[in-house]
Amino acid sequence: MQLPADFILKYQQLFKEPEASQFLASFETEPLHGFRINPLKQATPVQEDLSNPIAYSDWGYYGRVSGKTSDHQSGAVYSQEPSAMYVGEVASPQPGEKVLDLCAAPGGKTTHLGSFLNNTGFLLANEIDASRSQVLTENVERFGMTNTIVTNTDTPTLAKHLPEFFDRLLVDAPCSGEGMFRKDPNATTYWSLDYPKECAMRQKEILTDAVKVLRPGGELIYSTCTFAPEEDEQIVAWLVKEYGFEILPVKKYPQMSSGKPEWADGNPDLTNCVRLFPHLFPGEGHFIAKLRKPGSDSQVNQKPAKNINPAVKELNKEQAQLWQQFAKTHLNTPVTGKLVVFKDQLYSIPEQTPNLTGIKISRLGLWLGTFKKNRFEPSYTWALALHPTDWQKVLTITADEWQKYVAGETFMCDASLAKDWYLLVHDQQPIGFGKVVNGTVKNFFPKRFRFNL
Ligand SMILES: C[S@@+](CC[C@H](N)C(=O)[O-])C[C@H]1O[C@@H](n2cnc3c(N)ncnc32)[C@H](O)[C@@H]1O
Repeated sequence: MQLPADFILKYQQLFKEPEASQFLASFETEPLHGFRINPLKQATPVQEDLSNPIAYSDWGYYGRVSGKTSDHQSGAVYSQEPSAMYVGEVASPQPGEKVLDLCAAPGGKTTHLGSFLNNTGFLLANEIDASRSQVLTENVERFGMTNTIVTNTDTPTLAKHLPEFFDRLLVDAPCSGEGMFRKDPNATTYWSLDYPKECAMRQKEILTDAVKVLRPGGELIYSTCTFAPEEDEQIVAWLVKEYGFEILPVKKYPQMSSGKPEWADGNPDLTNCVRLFPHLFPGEGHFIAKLRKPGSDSQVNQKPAKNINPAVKELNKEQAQLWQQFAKTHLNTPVTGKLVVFKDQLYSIPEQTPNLTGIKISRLGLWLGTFKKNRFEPSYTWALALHPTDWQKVLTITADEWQKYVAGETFMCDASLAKDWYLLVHDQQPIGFGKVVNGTVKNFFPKRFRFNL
């Protein structure tokens, strides 16, 4: 790979030999791939090679997953590079917490945080870029997350509306991406000697507002996929000086390195941070810091909102009746969360959802379905959040039928099956709903996701 000359010079000066040469030589080696399995699903994925587990994650494996398997389509697996996987592990939110993933698309860390929360508490996944927030929404839905709202807004807006609301905040910051060079050599063309400094200014701008949403005593996890000290130790040193944050120790597994005080202001606590360097660690590279906001742990006065937004309503009488009838005749397990309606769409939102007026919402919790004239139609996204035992009528389908399903085709079934909505299950994972009518399964797999094998 053609590394920029200034990049080579910079790291030759930062590292001593022979480490500088080892670090630079690592850019000539192949990138590493990994994936996590999804603990929110009832069954273990069957199409992946689970023989290479990653030591620091209960759900992580080395290897590559295809986007065209039913394990992937059902959300049973999520592709994530091994060093990025350590961010979620460091964050490890506790069940019931209120968590903000501020820079969340495409959702690698959001889905990991969701694995820890196990659909408890409240997770807000935010992304400033509208089209990326759409991808984030799709990944959150595929993963079957019922406790997560996706927003598409800037940090000052969040700070204004949700001061001191969150117990835990992840800022996986936009950065100069030096840890992406192996995966995407084109990324080197954006790099210049000044680029890390420009990124650091943006990171400070984001953090200045981000710290306001964290309650006193709450934890901030700050991470980047770059090696630049300006964006890593120097940002952490700035957080300590400017806001009095305490740098908490992060466990280092073999091949992980400590943060480097000498690359910032010499604060010895910077060794509490973790660095994953590609010449030492099997992964692309990351920097991760865990910090505590000053102040007591006592709960701040933040009650769940009665109304989260003027456009989001309670069910009217007719909708409540339709829903109760549908639930009685289709569900084995009641839906958790608070039921709300936006236009004719029914959602379940986390009980702890605050008032989100003024914040642009991309995904208002779990979309359960649509009220049509005199009936309720379940949504594709709901199916992905269900376990097979939650639904009364389940239809297990073959690999051939799954191929037809993802291609958007109808397929045949036992003609004696009653006309109704069936939860379609393949390899023990729900993959969507089908409507059985006279021995045919009508296809409701969304057009935008369809593919051929
Ligand atoms: C490093 S990526 C995040 C990767 C993501 N956490 C994951 O694991 O899949 C940084 C993201 O931050 C977004 N971003 C940039 N500025 C932002 C801001 N002010 N607020 C929120 N997101 C921002 C970028 O569009 C980008 O999607």
